[in-house]
Amino acid sequence: VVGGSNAARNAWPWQVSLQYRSGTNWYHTCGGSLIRINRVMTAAHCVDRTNTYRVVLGEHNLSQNDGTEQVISVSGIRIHSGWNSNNVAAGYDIAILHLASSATINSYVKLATLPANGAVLANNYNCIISGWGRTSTGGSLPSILQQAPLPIVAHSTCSTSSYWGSTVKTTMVCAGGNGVQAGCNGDSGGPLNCAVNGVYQVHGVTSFVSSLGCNAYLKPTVFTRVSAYISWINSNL
Ligand SMILES: CC(C)C[C@H](NC(=O)C(F)(F)F)C(=O)N[N@@+](C)(CC(=O)Nc1ccc(C(C)C)cc1)Cc1ccccc1
Repeated sequence: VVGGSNAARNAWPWQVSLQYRSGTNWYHTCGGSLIRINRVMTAAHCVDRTNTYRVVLGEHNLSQNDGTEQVISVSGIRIHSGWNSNNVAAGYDIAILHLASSATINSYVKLATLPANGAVLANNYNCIISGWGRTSTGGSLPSILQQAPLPIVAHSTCSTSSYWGSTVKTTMVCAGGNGVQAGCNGDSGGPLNCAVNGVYQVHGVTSFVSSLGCNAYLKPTVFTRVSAYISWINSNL
């Protein structure tokens, strides 16, 4: 997350760190959201390579033992059949991870609330991105979970030529683009958190940012619109 700040320990208790094994070490590669005690929603592009994955729930500082972590192996991966890594612009950047065991729900680990099927938030609606992605384009990964305010950019605006043009589909959500706050690599798969009637809902799965720079002006961070995939999610739980 570029232009963000340290999240409080229990601010986003559905946020997970998706990690892959390389040799004897595990590395943070993407975010994700706990949607059932044994299911995590993430981006398809996070898991379209064959790796050994695990999720860490209740994570806060990646570099130390917070005492709240729950580490669970990924036992199955359901990538949307429409996903094509050679056609990211088509969308479908969503996947569900089946966990080898169930998480224990507590003040640091809670289920995400998903939006109603088809729900679309208005232009400028205030949402917050969270993640352990880079804090500047090409920069380092933070240890502590970051968050940043990212206002929604309506599709009617986001699909104009000075923004993303036709790259952005109505099954996506745009947010940010002010040149300061943005998602960045490593935030992929994580949540766009939007408060609706006082309850945070995960409205987006972080999908892509501009190759010109994570916080490129008028290139909002683009998310998979969760409310467009409710039926798919329910049939892949
Ligand atoms: C793997 C790609 C498909 C998605 C990847 N997503 C992210 O990093 C995310 F934003 F989700 F955290 C991304 O944006 N990767 N980049 C590598 C940029 C990228 O590939 N973006 C992109 C944008 C649009 C498209 C399609 C829709 C035309 C494909 C890729 C990040 C980056 C940005 C600036 C400098 C260095 C790295």
